[in-house]
Amino acid sequence: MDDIIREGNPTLREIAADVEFPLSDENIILGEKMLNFLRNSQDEVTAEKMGLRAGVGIAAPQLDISRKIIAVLVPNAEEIEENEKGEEVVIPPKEAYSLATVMYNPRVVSHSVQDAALAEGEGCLSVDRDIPGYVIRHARATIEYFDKEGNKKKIKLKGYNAIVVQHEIDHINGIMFFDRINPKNPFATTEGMLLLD
Ligand SMILES: OCN(O)CCCc1ccccc1
Ligand code: NI
Repeated sequence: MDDIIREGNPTLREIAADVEFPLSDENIILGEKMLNFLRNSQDEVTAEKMGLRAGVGIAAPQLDISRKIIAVLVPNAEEIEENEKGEEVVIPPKEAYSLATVMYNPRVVSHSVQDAALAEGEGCLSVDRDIPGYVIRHARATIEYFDKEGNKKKIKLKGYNAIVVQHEIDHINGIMFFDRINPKNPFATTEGMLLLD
């Protein structure tokens, strides 16, 4: 996975191009490489070796490729339980991921009036600085996209998955997470806004 471009690179501010179907081999392979990048970034041994920051999503413009392709890989948490000897036992999740897919030409087709933000704010692999503040997003969003076979999909997201997918769709529309932080009061909340831990 070639280098991720950083803020200041104009590609991050472009509206990326729709991909055509049937997908070219290049666009299929690119999607697979993006998902593999996320897998590698979430495996601490590999991430350490490759010097990767763990990512739950990535968008093609971050690779200086101005196309509407995103990949998302959101792991489910493992459970920690105590056994009869009072020892901690790690229970792996039934499903490893709550989202694991490549989306072509994704778009938000409808959303809640209610907003939501991660309580701890957001970061970005293309931003090498901490920018505190609530990134105001839709609490729930219906996403339409095409899979690599060209099938049209429609999914309803809420919680952390909704935040991640909106962050990635913003990238293919030239929007950075800090664009959605209130410049006057970064921790201002909107009416009824959800704060997600
Ligand atoms: O564009 C992906 N990338 O910069 C990695 C970080 C993804 C991400 C981080 C916080 C909240 C939502 C999504
Ligand atoms: Ni990002």
